[in-house]
Amino acid sequence: MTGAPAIDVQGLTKRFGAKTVVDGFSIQVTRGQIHGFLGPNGSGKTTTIRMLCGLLVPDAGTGTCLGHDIVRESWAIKRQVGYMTQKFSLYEDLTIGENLDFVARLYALPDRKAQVKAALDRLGLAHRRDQLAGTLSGGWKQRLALAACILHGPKLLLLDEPTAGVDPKARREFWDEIHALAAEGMTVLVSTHYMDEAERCHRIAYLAYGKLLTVGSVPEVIAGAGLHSLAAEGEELGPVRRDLEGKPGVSMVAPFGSRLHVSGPDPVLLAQAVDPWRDQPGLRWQAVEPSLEDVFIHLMHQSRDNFAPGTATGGTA
Ligand SMILES: Nc1ncnc2c1ncn2[C@@H]1O[C@H](COP(=O)(O)OP(=O)(O)OP(=O)(O)O)[C@@H](O)[C@H]1O
Repeated sequence: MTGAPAIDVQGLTKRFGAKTVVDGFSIQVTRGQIHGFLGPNGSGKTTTIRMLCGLLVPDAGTGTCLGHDIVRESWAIKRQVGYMTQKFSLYEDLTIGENLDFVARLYALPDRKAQVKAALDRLGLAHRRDQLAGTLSGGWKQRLALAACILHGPKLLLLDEPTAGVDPKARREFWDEIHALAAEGMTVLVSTHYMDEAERCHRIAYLAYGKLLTVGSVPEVIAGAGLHSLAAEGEELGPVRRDLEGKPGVSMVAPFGSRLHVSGPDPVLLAQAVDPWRDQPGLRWQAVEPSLEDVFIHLMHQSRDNFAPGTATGGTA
């Protein structure tokens, strides 16, 4: 069993009314890996996570999570998964210690007090155990939520945007803890909109409009996109940007401080688009490796918005 993937699903599909919000999703996630889950708002990440842990029944598709059938054995999956939802869902008028004790009772954990203490110590929460959850900052709330998720000793963590709105230091500490858990054998599927977090994952998957567009390690995803990028550096980038946006061969123009990234799938067409600006005084051009963000925006532009009204599967939302 140890060699089997933690998640192995094929063709997962979910419809809400006329709208197909997850469309033929397949993925394998190796045990002990941190797998990032990225995509624009409303692309179906949460819906997929909820199908994986048995909270939603797919309309089509098959597969296993921790070796259990996602439809027939959802009860067995739920006991072995820690699911951190987007919204803080603990009691704000209970203390940290009381919240964890409550969760431990829900799971009917034997040796409850020792388990709560271990979680408090692990997440650095012991000195705050008597503080009301409602008075915690965003970063500490997320730590508490993570403590509650790991209390029952799950094998898989499903984390839905766990660090949204959390400051960079707290995010880094949270991710250090995720890596420590993975090093101990925990599998983690984590959705995020942050590129730096994507780069901390062993592998990433990118979903847009319900369809999985790419999956792999960060270098594999960047290489697989077949995108080429040029960067211009200079003072007067506004006119360059306005001219290049929408030009044939240019899929994306994005300012990064005093640099402008210009990307496209065909290097010849990209060069032709940029040529009129090559010898512009004060502008320096160089070829650069596309960033993960360049690749994601490119993929998003390429994929059809099947959620839009008027498309085959599109609804009215
Ligand atoms: N219970 C539901 N009934 C109807 N539509 C739903 C339901 N749950 C989700 N949706 C729709 O399904 C689509 C996908 O939503 P989902 O929350 O899975 O996306 P997401 O990628 O997690 O988005 P975000 O990054 O904003 O959290 C959205 O258009 C959403 O409005």
